[in-house]
Amino acid sequence: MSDTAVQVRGLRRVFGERAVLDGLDLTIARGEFVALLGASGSGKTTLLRILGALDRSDGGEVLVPEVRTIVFQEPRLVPSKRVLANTVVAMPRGAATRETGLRALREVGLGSHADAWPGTLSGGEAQRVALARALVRRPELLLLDEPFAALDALTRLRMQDLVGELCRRHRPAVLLVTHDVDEAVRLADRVAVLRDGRLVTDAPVGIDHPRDPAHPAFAALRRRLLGDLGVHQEIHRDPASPAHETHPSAPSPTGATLS
Ligand SMILES: Nc1ncnc2c1ncn2[C@@H]1O[C@H](COP(=O)(O)OP(=O)(O)OP(=O)(O)O)[C@@H](O)[C@H]1O
Repeated sequence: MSDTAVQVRGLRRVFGERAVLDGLDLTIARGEFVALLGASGSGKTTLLRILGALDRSDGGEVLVPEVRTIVFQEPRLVPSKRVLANTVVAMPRGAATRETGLRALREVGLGSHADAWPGTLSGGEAQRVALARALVRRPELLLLDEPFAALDALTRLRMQDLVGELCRRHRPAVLLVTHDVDEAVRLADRVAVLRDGRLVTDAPVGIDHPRDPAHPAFAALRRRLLGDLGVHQEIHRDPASPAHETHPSAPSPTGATLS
């Protein structure tokens, strides 16, 4: 069996006159967690959608495993199905048992919500159901498109911990699209930056978990990534003096965020 989960070579995607992806190369090993940063409109979601077979390419080569699942920014639950039924909704008939769904719900801390309706869940709970629905199929590739972006700061940190823990346990290959530099460095084995249709950075993180944003290696990688993203101003991170913030876009509570 190959060690490679995803192999992309020379990928092109053109909208109108603009080649949003233009000769992009990306390899993700089995079990590897890659975070993808890039300015708004740089093509991150386009790449993710192509890997998830939700969009086509206009050239190049894309090799992905068969079992791949996606978590979007919004949970996209079926309102007329209870939580348990939502969790197993995409599974093959025979595999969609109550026990399989319950196990996945317990993993995301929602074992007691199996019979609840989606409309009664908080945003964080609904997103955890979406995560359970994605993981229950035991994907070889998990595609995460800004899955924490709509959550409040505390819920976001908890979700990041949960996703990190579950991915380390189940070891799917992961591509996480995010605007949050700290989120990328906290979670990923490698962080890539997309600019002008290609990956201009592919940086291994190499810091033990749990990762402390105050760790010098964390701070150094944050600086490098912000530089690669074209953000050159120093960020003052002292929460007691927000007036010192000089970053052009406000950082998220978990770190520096691009807009
Ligand atoms: N179906 C489409 N038709 C035309 N243009 C599109 C289509 N999908 C995406 N685009 C354009 O491609 C560019 C890249 O979009 P994409 O959503 O991939 O960027 P992104 O990096 O994910 O942005 P953001 O961080 O703001 O979500 C944008 O300019 C977008 O308008």
